[in-house]
Amino acid sequence: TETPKIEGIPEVPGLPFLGGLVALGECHARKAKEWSEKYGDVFQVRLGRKRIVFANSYASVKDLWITQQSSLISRPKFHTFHGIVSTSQGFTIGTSPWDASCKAKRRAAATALNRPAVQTYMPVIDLESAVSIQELVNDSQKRKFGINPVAYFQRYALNTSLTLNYGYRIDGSVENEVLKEIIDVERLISNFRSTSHNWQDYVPLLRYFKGKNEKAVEARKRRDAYLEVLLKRLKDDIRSGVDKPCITGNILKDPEAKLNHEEIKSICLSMVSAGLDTVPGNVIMGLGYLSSPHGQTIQQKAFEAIREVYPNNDAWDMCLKEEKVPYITALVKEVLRFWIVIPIGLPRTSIGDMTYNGAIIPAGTTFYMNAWAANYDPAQFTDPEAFSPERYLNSAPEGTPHFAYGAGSRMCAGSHLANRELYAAFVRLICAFEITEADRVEDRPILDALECNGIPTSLTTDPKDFKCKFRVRDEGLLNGWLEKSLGDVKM
Ligand code: HEM
Repeated sequence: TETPKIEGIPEVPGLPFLGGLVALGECHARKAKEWSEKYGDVFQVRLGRKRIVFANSYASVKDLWITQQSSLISRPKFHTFHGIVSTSQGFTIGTSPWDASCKAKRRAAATALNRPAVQTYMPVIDLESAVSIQELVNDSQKRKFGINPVAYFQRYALNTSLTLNYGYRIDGSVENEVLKEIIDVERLISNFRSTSHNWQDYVPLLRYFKGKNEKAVEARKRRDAYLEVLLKRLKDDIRSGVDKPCITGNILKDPEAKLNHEEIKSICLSMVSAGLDTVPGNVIMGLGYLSSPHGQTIQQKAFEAIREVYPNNDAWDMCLKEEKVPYITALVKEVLRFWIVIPIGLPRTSIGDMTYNGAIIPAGTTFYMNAWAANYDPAQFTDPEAFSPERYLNSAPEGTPHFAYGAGSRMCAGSHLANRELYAAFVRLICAFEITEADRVEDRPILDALECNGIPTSLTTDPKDFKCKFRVRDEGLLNGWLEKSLGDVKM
């Protein structure tokens, strides 16, 4: 292996050559959890030539990712993603090893995504949530068996990211071709980034078999096409003085920003891709849960909680200005915990020696966070299998509420934005609709964070298709809200 066995950390036995790759199977989070029951919360496993330390409980993740965060600050490189998919646009921030360039990129992203900056982006969230809700209203009349919510919220997340980053949104319905192309390609690439989908990442010999590489090269070409169009368009607009304010525009125009072209492309790529597989997964599966029988009780409580704070029907507007309905904040946290959309977080590499249970883990070790197992750890969460926003209300424990955004030094840079997108989406959806389950049993969602995933080996959850029904609560009120938010955007 690239790194020798670590003394004092239990090791999962593996096959010669492949190590634990075969046993890891399709559902990595579940298998790792099973291993942890036998070998302990933190174990090491050899995958091909790579040695991985896996953390599987809330306490061990907290210890390694938070308490020892200054050592756990880098990211490993993988053959398929770094060597093939990323050769043209550079690595995303989330896949860049820690160095001066990564630091500069992360700093730029953090500035563009901090709390005060995010507050100025709320008009975008206003428009995009209204567009999706209007289209749900229109389509509900045509689709009496219910609606598959996926496309509406992929567009919500993608258009929000595009407008923030380039000052540009994709007009038109969820059937739009450009929209579909970006979503399809980013999804394809997300699959190349999984923990063990690509055995050639772990077993170099397999790189001689070309099949998968060709797919990766094709994904790269398709991604280059739209990323270059988007950036060129912004640059042309800046040149002719007609650009709209946006994150990349600010960076391009800032003489102080010491970022080169590669770094700017990498930031753009991070912005476009990071929110695209994550925010929709949470909204969609959140809706799936709300449509279920127990979800009816939760919707009722949420609706009453909203009415209590905003008795004058102005929650639609106020959800953009402030976050004052604790039940919805709790609902968002529970959606993030329960529907963990990156079950095995983005991998990390240590830059200094670390310790666990007295063992010394040498610098340069790769770590995987089993965020799914940590989010369902009964030592931290009472009745973890239950979907319960109430757990985050009065007696919520201090500290990190869940590990959906990772933790520590390389935690998600977009968490404020994502939280605002989720909060606004749920307030508005619950104000607009009663969400109920599809009539046909086979159309209903699978209410399990791992089983709901159509591609179990993917980095991010790709929800299996399901339908639910949206019944408008009050047409007059909703039309008034929508008219104001949509402005002159035609639907
Ligand atoms: C619900 C939505 C989201 C979830 C669940 C999510 C989750 C994550 C996770 C698990 C990581 C890895 C953290 C770690 O290693 O500890 C991450 C990194 C990152 N996320 Fe998010 N994310 C979301 C939305 C966003 C959005 C909307 C943006 C920006 C527009 C964003 C930007 C980033 C960036 C730039 C990183 C890389 C940070 C680094 O490596 O230093 N994320 N995210």
